[in-house]
Amino acid sequence: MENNILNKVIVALDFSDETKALEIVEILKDDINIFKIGLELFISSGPKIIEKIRSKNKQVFLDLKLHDIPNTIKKALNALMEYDIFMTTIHALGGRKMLKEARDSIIESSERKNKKRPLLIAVTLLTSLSTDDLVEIGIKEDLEEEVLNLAKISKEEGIDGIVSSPLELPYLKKEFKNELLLITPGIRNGTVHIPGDDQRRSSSLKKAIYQGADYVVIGRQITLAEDPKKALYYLLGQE
Ligand SMILES: O=C(O)c1cc(=O)[nH]c(=O)n1[C@@H]1O[C@H](COP(=O)(O)O)[C@@H](O)[C@H]1O
Repeated sequence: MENNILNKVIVALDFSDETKALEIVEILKDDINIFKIGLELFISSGPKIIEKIRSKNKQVFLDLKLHDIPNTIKKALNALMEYDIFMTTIHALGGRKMLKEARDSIIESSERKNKKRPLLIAVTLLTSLSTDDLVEIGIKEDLEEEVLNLAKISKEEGIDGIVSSPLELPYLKKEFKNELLLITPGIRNGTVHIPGDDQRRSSSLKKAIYQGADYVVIGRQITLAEDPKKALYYLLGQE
């Protein structure tokens, strides 16, 4: 059971110091298979960090959350196919045409380069946004409706999966069954103090798994802990 859950855990290496990031990979390498490189680490270390993590026989989720006009996204994803990554992200709010270009670009380049393509994942509404934040930026739709709508457009355009908060899992699972991979960050248990915590729509690891997450992304609850392995196993044991 524990192993089944561990296979679904992605650890976010949100550091500007690559030594620190690689230290976490080393500590957790027997437990975790996928590590996430986000904007902070990618901008600080550059693409070479991908191979450094892959050389430890680990898979990379390159989370750049691309959001731009369709042509720019197409070219960026074509360039991204140079890297050997397991999964990458774009924003669903970029709209249908952008999602389509993203998907077409990644498939075309993988065929042209005869190379396995990464899973293409669309972020719906960031887990740091509360209902009030969403209303302020003009998303007046019911949050549930909005996430479902973004997920539906993503699926129609052939996107492999979506990122949402764990709170949205029950209705996403009901609607999409196994047709979309469901990925949820925003995992919290309150044991590690996170200064100025910015997550607003969160839940525990087990709850997210029971409610149908295919993958969960966990960062600071583990990476800021004095003993990251202990923190991971604590999360695994908690309801
Ligand atoms: O795409 C993501 O991974 C993502 C989407 C989202 O809506 N919210 C979110 O927190 N994330 C990422 O998930 C990780 C969460 O980190 P912690 O809040 O430290 O657990 C960060 O690396 C975020 O960039």
